[in-house]
Amino acid sequence: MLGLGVRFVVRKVCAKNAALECYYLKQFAAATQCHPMLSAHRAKYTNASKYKGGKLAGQRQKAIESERERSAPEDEQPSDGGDNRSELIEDREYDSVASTAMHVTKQLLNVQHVAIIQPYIKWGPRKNPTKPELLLQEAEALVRSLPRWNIELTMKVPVETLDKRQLFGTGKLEELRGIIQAHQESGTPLTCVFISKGTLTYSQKQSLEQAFRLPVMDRYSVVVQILRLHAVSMEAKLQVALAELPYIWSQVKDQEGSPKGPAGGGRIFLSDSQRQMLQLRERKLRNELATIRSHRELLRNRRRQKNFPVVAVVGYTNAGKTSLIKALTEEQSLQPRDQLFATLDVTAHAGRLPCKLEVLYMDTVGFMADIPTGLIECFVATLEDAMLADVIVHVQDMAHEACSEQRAHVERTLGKLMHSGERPLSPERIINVGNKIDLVPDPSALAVECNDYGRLHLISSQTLVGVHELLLEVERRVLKVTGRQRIVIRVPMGGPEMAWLYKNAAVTESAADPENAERLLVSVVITDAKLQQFRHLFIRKRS
Ligand SMILES: Nc1nc2c(ncn2[C@@H]2O[C@H](COP(=O)(O)OP(=O)(O)OP(=O)(O)O)[C@@H](O)[C@H]2O)c(=O)[nH]1
Ligand SMILES: [Mg+2]
Repeated sequence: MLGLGVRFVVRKVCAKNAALECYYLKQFAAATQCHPMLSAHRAKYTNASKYKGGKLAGQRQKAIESERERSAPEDEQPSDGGDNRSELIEDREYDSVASTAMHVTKQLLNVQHVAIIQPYIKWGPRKNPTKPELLLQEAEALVRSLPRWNIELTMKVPVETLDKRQLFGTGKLEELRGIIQAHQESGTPLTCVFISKGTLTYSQKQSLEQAFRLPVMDRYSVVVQILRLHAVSMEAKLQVALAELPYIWSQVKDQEGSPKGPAGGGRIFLSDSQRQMLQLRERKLRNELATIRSHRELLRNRRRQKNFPVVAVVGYTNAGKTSLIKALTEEQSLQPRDQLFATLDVTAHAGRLPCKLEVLYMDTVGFMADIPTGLIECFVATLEDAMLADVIVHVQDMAHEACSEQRAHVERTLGKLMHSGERPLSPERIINVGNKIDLVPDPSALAVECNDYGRLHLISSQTLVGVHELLLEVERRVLKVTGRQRIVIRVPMGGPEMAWLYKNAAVTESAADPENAERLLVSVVITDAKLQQFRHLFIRKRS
């Protein structure tokens, strides 16, 4: 600390009679890079329990613990509970309607043998910008996210448009039927066909099911199945339940508009009481979610009062958001999984910046293109917290072929979310991170790209390459955005000042003052407001 003091500290007398002297650190970024403590292993800073603070360790630890008590994990989670909520999740009458309309099932671990058909528009203005191979890869990744679903057959099928009443022309449908039938006779019998299109209309689905003699699912229903599997908290479960309703209603509407009328075989027939049940269910789900969200709002306010800087980690699904938070915080309980939509709850994880300032990292739900708005809308609310964060880390999977399309999709969605939110998306709040560089054959060939939101920080959350540098960048941005500064304050030994600083600022370092044996030199990270308060409480009193 003192080494740092010699080179970078600009001494500034804070009061006329200067019983206390404040040393403001200039050129913070330079200091951060040069400080010997900061160049030590990152682990030291991200796990408070490992810190041993010398003389004042006890005092410091006490302050941290009292802060921890106030920020216990349950504080961050909306309280689950209530029989009403469980009844909404376990509703047999609803389940039978949902399984007819979507072929989703409560038996999430049932084995399925799936044929994936990826339709794509080959020509014309509506041609899909993403290559059909990549679309198919994403469809395969969706199926692989369900533990006992096996891919038996995959096909890419060019179509003129995705909106025709019959998705495939008669000849093509006949050809596909032949392939599926041949497979049924020779290979492992298929149990369902996944058409990788956002939503199939009722009549598209109907004609495909008749041709293939198998249940047909679209992206919406496969994603619902994944979300059901990964929803852990009550909030996420209720959100998934709400996300299912627009799909069921759209199928019912399509069915009513269908020229054959509602009498055909395999139709979703909704009795009046079932319709009422769906309407009532929607109202109840919205009410319960509103209650949970108002609780979340309360927690958010409490967090603001506590003055923890918040860093939200966002990005395309499977980009490595959870892995990055694990690398930054060393929180072992975090479980990254090679599955799409593995994280469905916005959760907060405490970490420490190199300057010892405690921050909260928010893990968020991943983004995905070609997911119907109705499905993702419900989850957008969970991103509210993330959008209010001080700093937003956008994680990108550099090893993914469609990396730039994924980045563009996330940036577009973020832009929209920010537009409707309380806080503008200024470039200084965004840090772009290129993850998984250990999987890139020649990482040095990756140009350090710049876009509207600045430089791309290349890292691997797995091998930890670049993670320490990223942590320094997070620190720089957090201090800038939240108006914090690093200063050194001289305080009397054993006085109330020290305890106050531990409680109200992040104490980085403390050591005996070589010029005065009765005083300590304390390095802190502090907000302007808290510094004023400190002056008011201690300096004026003494002068
Ligand atoms: N090789 C390698 N694999 C990584 C890296 N980062 C993450 N992964 C793997 O990528 C997969 C997805 O990681 P997660 O951290 O769960 O990704 P996520 O963005 O949180 O995913 P969702 O929550 O599903 O949106 C896991 O299998 C991780 O082990 C990395 O830097 N290198
Ligand atoms: Mg995750």
